Amino acid sequence: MSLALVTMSHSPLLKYADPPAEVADAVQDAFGAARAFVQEYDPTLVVSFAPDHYNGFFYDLMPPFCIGYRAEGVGDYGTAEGPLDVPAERAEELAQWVAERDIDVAVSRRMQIDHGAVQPLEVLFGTLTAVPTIPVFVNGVARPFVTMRRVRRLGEAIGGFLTTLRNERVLVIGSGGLSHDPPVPQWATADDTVRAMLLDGRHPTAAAREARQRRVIDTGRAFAAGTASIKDLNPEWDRALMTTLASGDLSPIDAMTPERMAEEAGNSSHEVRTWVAAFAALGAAGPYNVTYEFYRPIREYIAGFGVMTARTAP
Ligand SMILES: O=C(O)/C=C/c1cccc(O)c1O
Ligand SMILES: [Fe+2]
Repeated sequence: MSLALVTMSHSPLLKYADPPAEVADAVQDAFGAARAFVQEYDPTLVVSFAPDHYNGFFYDLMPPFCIGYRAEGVGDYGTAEGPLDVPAERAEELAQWVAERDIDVAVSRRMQIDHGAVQPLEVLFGTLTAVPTIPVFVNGVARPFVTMRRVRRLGEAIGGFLTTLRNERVLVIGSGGLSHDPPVPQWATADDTVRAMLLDGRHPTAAAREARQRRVIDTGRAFAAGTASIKDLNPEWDRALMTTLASGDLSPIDAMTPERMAEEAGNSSHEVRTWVAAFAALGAAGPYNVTYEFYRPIREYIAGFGVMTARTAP
């Protein structure tokens, strides 16, 4: 049983920033390469590992992982709103399988997903319903963070389940990262108003959403101009991680700690957990080959921007 993988950075600023044309074109070319890979593979099922940015998951109940039995996009940053086509019975079987492998996952029959999960689906398929999709939330912004070993083991467990689906062509997606430090609020440094949003900010008013997004858009502009106070991108860190993921031996990733990740690659570098889970899932089907790699540090998008595609080796 073979599997295929696409991992990609996301950025809500894709539609709101104006990098040099050569940079924007290079990103669109990378998306085109990933799209061509997916079209050729023609998946019948997608498992999408993605973080959330306090649009669907809040501190009133923040799990490290959650499998969605139903899900809908919230429409932040102009991304698609509305339901995914989630094969609920498959998702339930997956959650049971993972639980039996000693990984504790939350489940949701009403998952709300934001640009982190929606953007790759839009880039690869154009819509949220083109291919049945099981969304898997992997916390990448809200402390505390489980160990990277745990993330790898989640991916391995999910990949083990996927290898049993003889009649499916499964694509796993990992969305997020790489090094980046956008102004996503944190509990420790938030004031009371922001803490109220972090606690339970579901269904914000249009004005509240606009204010949040404006802050990120303005930070992206300042970052590109060299005047923002956020942590810089770290291309060496990004490239080293991509090399490890491509190697097929993910064990060095177990040693990564949240503290060092934040220090070296910014507070949202924890989103690379989705890439680790996706590669671990792919590896559960046996050795794999990376078929495409793209990387650029892009300040206008506040992202060490990477795209990788890979497939189980023939
Ligand atoms: O506004 C947010 O919540 C997130 C912004 C952001 C910016 C750049 C890269 C990312 O991965 C983000 O989630
Ligand atoms: Fe993000």
